[in-house]
Formats: sequence, C-alpha cells, structure tokens
Amino acid sequence: MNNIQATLVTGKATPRGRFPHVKRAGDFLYVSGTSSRLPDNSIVGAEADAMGTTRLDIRAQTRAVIENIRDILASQGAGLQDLVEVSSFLVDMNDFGGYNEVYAEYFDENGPTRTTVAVHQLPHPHLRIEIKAVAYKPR
Ligand SMILES: O=C(O)C/C=C/C(=O)C(=O)O
Repeated sequence: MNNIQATLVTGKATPRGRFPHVKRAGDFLYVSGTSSRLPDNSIVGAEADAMGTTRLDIRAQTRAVIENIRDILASQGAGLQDLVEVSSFLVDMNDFGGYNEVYAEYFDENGPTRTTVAVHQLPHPHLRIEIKAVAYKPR
C-alpha cells in the first residue's frame, strides 16, 4: 500500500487552493496551514459591526485554529497529543500574549516543538493567525 496519502477532510473548510488538509508520509502526518475559517467560509474571531468596523480576536482565532487541527488529525485517527512540531504565523506580534495564553490551554513543555513568526499577510485580511503542524502517528 502506498505510504503517502493526501486527504481532504469532510466537514472542514475547503482549502482555498489545490492542496489537501493533511498528508500522511509514512508514520508522519503533515497538516497544511490552518486558520479559524469554518466550512461556510466565516472566520471565528472576526466580527464586523453595523458601521463595518472589524473586531479580530486572537484568542478566539487561536482556539479555533487548534480545534480545526484537532479535527483534521482525528480524521487520521490521531490527536493533538501526537503533534511533534507546530509552526505558527501571526500578522502582529502584539497578539503573541493572547495567542500564547490560549496555546497553553492545549500544550505544555511535553507538547510539540514550536516556532512562532510574524508575517506580512495571511490569505484573508481577517486572519490573525495560521498554524501548520506535523504529527507522528504510525499506522
Ligand atoms: O485556509 C485558510 O483559511 C488559511 C490558510 C491558507 C493557506 O495557508 C494557503 O492557502 O496556502
């Protein structure tokens, strides 16, 4: 059996390009960059008021991103406990505190290695965070 397998996960937001949510390569699972976007393309942690003023919430977005990754891993019989590496992309390091606070609800020093960087933009103006991840989950 081919030990490399790409999966589009039913029930998760459709990727905005031609790539899978997750790809198994041997014992490892590679999760594509994931945002807080929902299947209806709304974004958790992004609200606009009647005046069109947008409120972006890094805590809500971080939680939704991690839970989206959890769901993607679950489709492969894996979980957040199987993550070995996380790469986080913020658009503003002023969000680092809120992001870190929510991150610590899910992971500690026994969790995945982590790298956090700030980037100029993410693929939607309402996104404050995106995370890509690698898990180790032998079949
Ligand atoms: O899918 C999203 O909402 C955000 C992530 C997008 C990418 O990383 C990408 O399109 O490559």
